[in-house]
Amino acid sequence: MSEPTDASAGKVPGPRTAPAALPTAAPPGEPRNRPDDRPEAQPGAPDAAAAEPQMRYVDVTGSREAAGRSIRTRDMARRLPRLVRRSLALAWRVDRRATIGLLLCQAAAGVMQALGLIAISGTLTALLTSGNIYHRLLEAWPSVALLAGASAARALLGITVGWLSSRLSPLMSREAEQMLLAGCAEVELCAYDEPDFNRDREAADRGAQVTGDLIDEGQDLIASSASFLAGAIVLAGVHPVLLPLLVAASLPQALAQVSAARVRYLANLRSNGDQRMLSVLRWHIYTREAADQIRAGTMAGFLSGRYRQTVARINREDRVAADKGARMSLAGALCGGLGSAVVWAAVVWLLATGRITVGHAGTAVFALQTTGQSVRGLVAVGARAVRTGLYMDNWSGFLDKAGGFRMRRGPHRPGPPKTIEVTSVTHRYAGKDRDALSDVSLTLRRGEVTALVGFNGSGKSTLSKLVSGLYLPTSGQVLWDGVPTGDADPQALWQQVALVPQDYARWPLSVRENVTQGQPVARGDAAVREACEAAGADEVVDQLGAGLDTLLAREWLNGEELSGGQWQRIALARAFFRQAGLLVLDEPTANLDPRAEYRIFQRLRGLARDRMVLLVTHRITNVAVADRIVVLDEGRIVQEGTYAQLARQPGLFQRLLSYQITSEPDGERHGRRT
Ligand SMILES: Nc1ncnc2c1ncn2[C@@H]1O[C@H](COP(=O)(O)OP(=O)(O)OP(=O)(O)O)[C@@H](O)[C@H]1O
Repeated sequence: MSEPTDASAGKVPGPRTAPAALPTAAPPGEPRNRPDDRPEAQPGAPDAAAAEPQMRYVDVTGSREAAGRSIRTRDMARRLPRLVRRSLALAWRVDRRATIGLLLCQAAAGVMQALGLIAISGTLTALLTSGNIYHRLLEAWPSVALLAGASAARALLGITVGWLSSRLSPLMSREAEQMLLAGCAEVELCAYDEPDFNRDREAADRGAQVTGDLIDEGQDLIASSASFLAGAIVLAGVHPVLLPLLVAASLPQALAQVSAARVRYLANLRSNGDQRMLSVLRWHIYTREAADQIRAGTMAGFLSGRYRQTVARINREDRVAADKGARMSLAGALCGGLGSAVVWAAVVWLLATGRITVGHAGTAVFALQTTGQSVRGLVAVGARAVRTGLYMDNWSGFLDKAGGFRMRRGPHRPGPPKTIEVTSVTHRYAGKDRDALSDVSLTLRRGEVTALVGFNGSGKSTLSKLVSGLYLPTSGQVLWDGVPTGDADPQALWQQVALVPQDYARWPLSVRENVTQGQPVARGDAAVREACEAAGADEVVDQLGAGLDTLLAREWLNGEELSGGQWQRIALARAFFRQAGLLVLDEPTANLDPRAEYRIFQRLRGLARDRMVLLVTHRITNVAVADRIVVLDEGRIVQEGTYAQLARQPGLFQRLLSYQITSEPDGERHGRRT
């Protein structure tokens, strides 16, 4: 058996590459540019990057760090059985036969290891006892045969264990990842506004990645335990004092290893935000999404500089942890060395005082070596497994509570709504010190087009998300035919929502799947083509080589890329395809050419015949199509009426209108009131 080393303990997967917005500033309360955060000088790094205040994600509440700190060696030891149970359950879930096979083979390999050790000690005892060499060899023969048999069996079992674990390990990580993905789909949308949720999700993601490691660690644990047991049996047979002495001598080293593992885990926890920052930067630097802007804006140096700053911070944390861990290991090794000296002195004393024979002493020397090695192995792999367990704890803790944001709404399954009433709704986003919406009341009716207009940030999108049940209001109610959105089954409610958000998804899927969103209807492509025609996307599809089958992802083989406006037509087709009672269009024509825009607005009335339409737009001249226009300002409704009424009425609507048909009035800046 090779002794498990802790070399791989430092190997911790980083968070996956994920698209996310680049943070633009440190959150309030976060000390900016602390002296010790200054980046290390990097050859070639632009000075500007070094002089800039550093951005970083932070553990705003510090709760995870506090939780990590509170973990003591005893807790970690207590976690081990739970950890083994959990990983076995996961392995069972992904491949029962491989799990049973692995367990049987590992147990058999452990027994073979133990038999091998006992055979070695039997051989030594037989050879070192006094008497005729022929007799000694004859006596040693069965042990030698057992040793050979056990070694051969162990080698075969080792190959089988390796094969089964290489099958199970990736399956477990992927299953853990899929469970996490499923868990994330169950959370309230507002969870994504909470820094704690995002941080916990990333920690859980890391946990999912390491679940497969537990198979190897479990294997090492079983091997070390078997070798320890065998050594212990042999030692106990030589003299009862030796085993307790050896265990006592190994304790300091065990404690040091576990503490070092905890130090490394905590360091990683502290770097969590920075790791996240790296993945965001990587995504922006790697992908084609911002490739043009990085070049045209000559931002490569700046972004790489920021990357280096962040890496430097992580390196610093790692170095501190490595130094501290090494100091702990050194102290443990010194104490362990002293302990070993005591054990060896005990063997010499037992021999000198005639309490054991020379043959027994030889066996004891061998057993001490093996047992000491397996204790060190047990401690090292145990510490590693506990650390993996800490990450897995993050994963399973997140799954248990979906980060504390699992959707728990009511059972009511709404049909297409006739009316949606917004009654005295106030909404405030997590971490914000002001309301996005204040005391808003409004009624939407089937057959009507309602338009929301107002300055940037006035709360239009927020209101549309509350109406669609994506967010639940902080106070007040959104009633779908009299039932609050919080009491409705969210999946059933969203079946009745067709939404074109401002930032619509550009799914790397075929045109057909982009339109059906993976939910085809009985009418098949005829319905898809109809929706495309209504959105003006039919012209786009006609130009594509494979029509509806065309893959909309340029970077993939045979994929095609669309222009901004073409993508928006596909997004509109998506919404028109959906047989939903509420159609929400948030800036639906922002990228469209005037002809396409004109056609969409012309079609809106027809679309509203059997559903309600909520339109958010800055195209004030086009909102005449709406039956009712609601003007929002700083989260409040300030005007409501038809186009004709509002165009005559002095007020914000008139001003918004004037911006579009004339130049900016004196004393006002675009999008901002003075
Ligand atoms: N997810 C969020 N988390 C925190 N604050 C948010 C979030 N979304 C919006 N806000 C804030 O809520 C306010 C209203 O934003 P909203 O997006 O509803 O405005 P809007 O009228 O749709 O603006 P625009 O015309 O620019 O689209 C803004 O102050 C914005 O900063």
